[in-house]
Amino acid sequence: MNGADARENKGEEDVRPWRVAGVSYLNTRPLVYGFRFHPVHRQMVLTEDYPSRIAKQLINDEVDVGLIPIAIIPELPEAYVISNYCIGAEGPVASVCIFSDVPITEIRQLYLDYQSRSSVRLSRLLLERYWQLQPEFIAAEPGFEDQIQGHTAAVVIGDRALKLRHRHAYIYDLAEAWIQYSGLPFVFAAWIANKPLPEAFIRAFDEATSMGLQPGHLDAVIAAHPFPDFDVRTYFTQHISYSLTANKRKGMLRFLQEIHSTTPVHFLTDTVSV
Ligand SMILES: C=C(O[C@@H]1C=C(C(=O)O)C=C[C@H]1O)C(=O)O
Repeated sequence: MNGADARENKGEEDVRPWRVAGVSYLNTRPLVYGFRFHPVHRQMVLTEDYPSRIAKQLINDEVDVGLIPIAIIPELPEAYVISNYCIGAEGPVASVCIFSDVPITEIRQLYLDYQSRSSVRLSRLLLERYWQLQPEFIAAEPGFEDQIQGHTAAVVIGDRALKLRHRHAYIYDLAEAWIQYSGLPFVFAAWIANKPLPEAFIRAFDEATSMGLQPGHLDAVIAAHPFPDFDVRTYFTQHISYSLTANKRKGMLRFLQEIHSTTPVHFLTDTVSV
């Protein structure tokens, strides 16, 4: 690089590799697909884990941005949403459910998935305000899915939930219940940073997260991720709803109000204080 280039670059935005955390579930494949092709990958390092872990990483500033459960927004001083794509639902989501052998009114104990933050908060809220029931909530540990029997049920999310769908007599879909309760879609996770990031990076990041959702690319994502327990195309196109539309923002803000969040949320175009 010659002297003139160095001077020019000095005035440019920070291009250090940003630490990005994705969710290690099937539903995230379309959102991370573009990182392989888009030049933004040179400005970032991607790691993947389950949602409650990446939530902790963002709170502890071990990552700069992640596909973060929105229920942890109250634990951040500020939240910066840097993509118009999210993990949301406008109807039954299929992969966030209460699995039970008895009707919901007969559940006495409910295991809450240790991998989740949004869905466990949502299930507590809906049991109290929508179903008006008071089961005992139990913080689950790995392997808890095997404890579902009799009056003991469980909230399970992600790929493990898709695999459980034929094993229990009753399935209560939490996105569907939220929509019944609020009249609004639900957002489980969004790409949230804990600090302001350079505008050029955000623009590129938003573009990259949209790539896997384009029809030709979506076919490639589906072909690359066979999943015997559930039809992947149906899951990506009819259950998960990826676009962070105005109505999803409404649903997100309604949920944040219900959990008493006071954290300002900066969207790509404006800032909202709940
Ligand atoms: C719809 C889902 O959304 C997930 C649910 C989350 C949560 O409950 O905290 C977080 C991230 C999302 O990936 C799912 O994984 O099944």
